[in-house]
Amino acid sequence: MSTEALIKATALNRYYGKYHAVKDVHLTIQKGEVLGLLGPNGAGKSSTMQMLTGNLSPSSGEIIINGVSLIDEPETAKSSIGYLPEQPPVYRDMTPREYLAYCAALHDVAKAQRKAVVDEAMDRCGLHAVPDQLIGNLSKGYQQRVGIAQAILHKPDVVILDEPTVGLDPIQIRQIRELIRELGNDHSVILSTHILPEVQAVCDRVQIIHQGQTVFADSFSAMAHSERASELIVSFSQSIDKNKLDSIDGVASVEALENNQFLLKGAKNESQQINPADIFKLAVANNWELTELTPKTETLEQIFMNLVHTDSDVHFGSDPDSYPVAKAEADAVWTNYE
Ligand SMILES: Nc1ncnc2c1ncn2[C@@H]1O[C@H](COP(=O)(O)OP(=O)(O)OP(=O)(O)O)[C@@H](O)[C@H]1O
Repeated sequence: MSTEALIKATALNRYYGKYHAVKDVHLTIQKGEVLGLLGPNGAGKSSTMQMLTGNLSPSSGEIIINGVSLIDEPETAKSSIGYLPEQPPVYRDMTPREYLAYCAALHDVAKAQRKAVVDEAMDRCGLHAVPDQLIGNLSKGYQQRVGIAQAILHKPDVVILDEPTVGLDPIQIRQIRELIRELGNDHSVILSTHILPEVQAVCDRVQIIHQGQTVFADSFSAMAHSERASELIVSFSQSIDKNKLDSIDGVASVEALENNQFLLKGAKNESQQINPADIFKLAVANNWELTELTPKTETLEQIFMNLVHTDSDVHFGSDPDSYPVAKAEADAVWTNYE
């Protein structure tokens, strides 16, 4: 099986004047992956996506799409990509059917196939209720669906969606996320967002961008694991000498909790993380009865904050999946939406 990446971007840089907005970003996406590009506003997500889609030229770096250089053969490379920019590129005075037929023509879909292609895209994006209404009269959620339909119309290998749920209400957000998850069955997807639960809900892998740089790129399980190892909770059946815990290799701080329980924080440097075996050894050497040794469970938002060190506008608490909207109610709203 070929493991060649569908997109391989190497050492991407982008300057706006003297401002270095994207700094040495590397990014790959494999077949069948949904990758979340996560970062606060201004992190460089849109600039990165515009470069990946050939809408913005990199100041330096290389982008290979399906084995084709985007710089050398832009037309061929771009044919493998569907793109929904942050502002959906829809014409408000056209209907979804007219607009998508126009997009199909732009994508060089043969005239005889356009109707079938448009019908399929409308069907996949749930536009069957509004095919002949003016786009300008549709809700923002439906307009976003039209934007996504134009991105998948020509059956690209990779669909790139820039902040696809911004400005939508909670029910629309949930529906668009569901649609993106479905797209992941047939396309590789790169999704940019500043909403943490969005990547958790939709993506297999996350790449966190902060101040133009990648600060983390891995699967969620690896992300959780890498940080959990740096904090441990330990408890003893009797009072112990806290200073001895302090002296364990890799321990940056020790916080006394309650009932002889302590929180040990490791140094940020991974090579200096706390080795649980050292705690066992210390307990045995001092004849302390160790009753608990647990990695401290951090939420993904704490992990993100540790990586990005910002009290920025990344949204943590507005996950519509956690809203108490009964499914029947949501379905009713969905049905009656337009
Ligand atoms: N055309 C431009 N000229 C000058 N600066 C720009 C331009 N486009 C973006 N920037 C700056 O580059 C940085 C990265 O912007 P970008 O839009 O890529 O970030 P982002 O992560 O997508 O943020 P947002 O979520 O707000 O769109 C920001 O500081 C932005 O102000």
